[in-house]
This record gives sequence, C-alpha cells and structure tokens, in this order.
Amino acid sequence: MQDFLGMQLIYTYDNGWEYEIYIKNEDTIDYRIHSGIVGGRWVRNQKVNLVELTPGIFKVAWTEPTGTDVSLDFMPNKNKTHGEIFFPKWVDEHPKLTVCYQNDFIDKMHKARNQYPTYPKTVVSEFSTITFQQHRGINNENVIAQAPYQGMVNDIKTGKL
Ligand SMILES: C=Cc1ccc(O)cc1
Repeated sequence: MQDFLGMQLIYTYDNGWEYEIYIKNEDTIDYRIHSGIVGGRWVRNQKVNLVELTPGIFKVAWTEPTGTDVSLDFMPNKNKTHGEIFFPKWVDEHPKLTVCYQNDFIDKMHKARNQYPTYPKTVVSEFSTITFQQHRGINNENVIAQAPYQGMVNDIKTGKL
C-alpha cells in the first residue's frame, strides 16, 4: 500500500479517453481528464475508498457531487487499470456542464444533479493502459495544481511540468 500512496498515474482507456490521477493519501485523490467526453474537467481532494485487494492491486471507489459513481482497479505492475464509471443520465446528456475545476462549482453540480434526470444511468466499463507513473510523495499539493491543457501530458512525461 505504501508504494501506491503518493503515485501520479496517466492512463489511456481502450476507448481513447486519457486520464491522470494522483493518489494523494489513503482516502483522497486529485484527478485531471485530458480527453474524452468530459476532457478538461479536474478535481482536487475527492474523498475515496481505497483498498489493496491483493498485493500490488488496488481498488479506488467514490461517489461524486455530480452523482457519478466510479470504481477503478489499478494494477501498476502490469501497467493496466480497469474502470467502471456510472454516469447519471444528466451527465451523459450535458457532459460539458461538468467540465470545470469542480472544487469551485460544487453548488452548481448539486443543483444540476437535482434538476436533471438520473436514470437510466450509462455504465462505462473499460480497461486502460498506464503510460506514465511516478512517486510524488503523500499530500503533495503541486502534482495536480492547474487545469489540463493541450500538450500537458507531454510536458509531464518529459519532466517540463
Ligand atoms: C469520473 C471520474 C473519473 C476519474 C478517473 C477515472 O479513471 C475515471 C473516471
């Protein structure tokens, strides 16, 4: 578990969506979405349930202010993850409403999830390939500290960021 805490990972789902996550501590993540239907969205200090299922394999699961539920399995030693994402109907219909630095728009997310329909949900079930991983220490506020931009992943991978 100590190896996983503090990790920054960038991974591309088989459907092409590119995500970045920072495992900030034993119950907190930050993440950034680099591409996909909600590309541009980023979130800090999301509370999660994090468990080590078996040595080297981790599950991270949470429910978001949007009503979206997420359960991710990380296999860092195999450069693989698997994600189950349960989108309420409104996020599927209005994905761009969620594209923001969510921490500044929690009230807007709560209003939208009450105002728009939840059901039927859309479940996205995808494997991904981890293309980058590095240890950044626990509770490092500098890992995910700005909005995603075109070319950011390259800047991270080449050490410019
Ligand atoms: C909806 C959030 C979300 C964050 C990370 C990830 O891999 C999938 C979904």
